[in-house]
Amino acid sequence: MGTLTVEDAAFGYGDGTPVLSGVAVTVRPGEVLAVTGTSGAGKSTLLRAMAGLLAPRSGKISVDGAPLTGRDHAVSLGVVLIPQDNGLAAILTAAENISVAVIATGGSPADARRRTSESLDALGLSGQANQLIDELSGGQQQRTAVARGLALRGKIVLADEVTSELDAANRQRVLDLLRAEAARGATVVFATHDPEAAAACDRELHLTDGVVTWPRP
Ligand SMILES: Nc1ncnc2c1ncn2[C@@H]1O[C@H](COP(=O)(O)OP(=O)(O)OP(=O)(O)O)[C@@H](O)[C@H]1O
Repeated sequence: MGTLTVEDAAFGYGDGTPVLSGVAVTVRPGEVLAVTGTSGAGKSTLLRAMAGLLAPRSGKISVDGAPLTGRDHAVSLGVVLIPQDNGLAAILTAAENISVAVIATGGSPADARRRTSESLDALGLSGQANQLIDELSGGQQQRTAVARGLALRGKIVLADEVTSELDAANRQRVLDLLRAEAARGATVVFATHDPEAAAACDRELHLTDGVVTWPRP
C-alpha cells in the first residue's frame, strides 16, 4: 500500500499569502504522477508537503488514510524525497551518502553495501562510488541523489526535478528507473518542467500561479 491523497489543501511559508491552494489529487501504488508548471508554480512546495516537511494550512495530506503529522511520520511510512538541490553531504563519497541513508532508515550494513552498489550501478556511477560529492559533476551529483532515493526502497517516491541536469541518455535512464519503482509497487510523484518527461508519466497535475489548472477543476 502507499496511496497518497491530497484533499483540498493550501500551502504557504510563514505568514505569507498561500503559495498553493485548492490542491486535490490521489496517487496510487504503481502510478507515476507528473507535477508540472513553470518556475515558481509551486511544484517543490507540493512535494515538500507530500514529504511531511510542510504542513498544509488547510485541507489534508494522508497516506493510506492516515494524515501526515510531519517528516518523521512520513519517513516511518516509507515516504522518500529526492530533493531538487540533491541534499547530498559534500564531505562524504557517493557510496557513503547512500549507505548512511540506508542504515539510517533501518537497513543492516550488509543491506547498505548491496543496495549502494546496486543503485550506483543502475545510475551508471559504479566508477564514482568512492569520489567525494564535491568531485562529481552536477549531473553525477543529481544521479547520486537518485541512486540514494532508489536505495531506500520507498513506498512513496517523490522526485523533484531529478533530470534537470542530465543528458538525454541519462534522463531516459532516470525515467526508466522511476517507472521501475512504480512497477515494484511504489507510488511515484515526479516534479518536472520538461513536457517530454511529463509525457512519459501516467498522469499529470499542472500548476499555474498556485492553483491546479490540469486536470481542469
Ligand atoms: N522557503 C520558502 N520561503 C518562502 N517562500 C518560498 C519558499 N520556498 C518557495 N517559496 C515560494 O513559493 C513559490 C513556489 O516555489 P516552488 O519552489 O514550490 O516552485 P517550483 O514550481 O518548484 O519552481 P522551480 O521550477 O523554479 O523549482 C515561489 O513563489 C517561491 O518564491
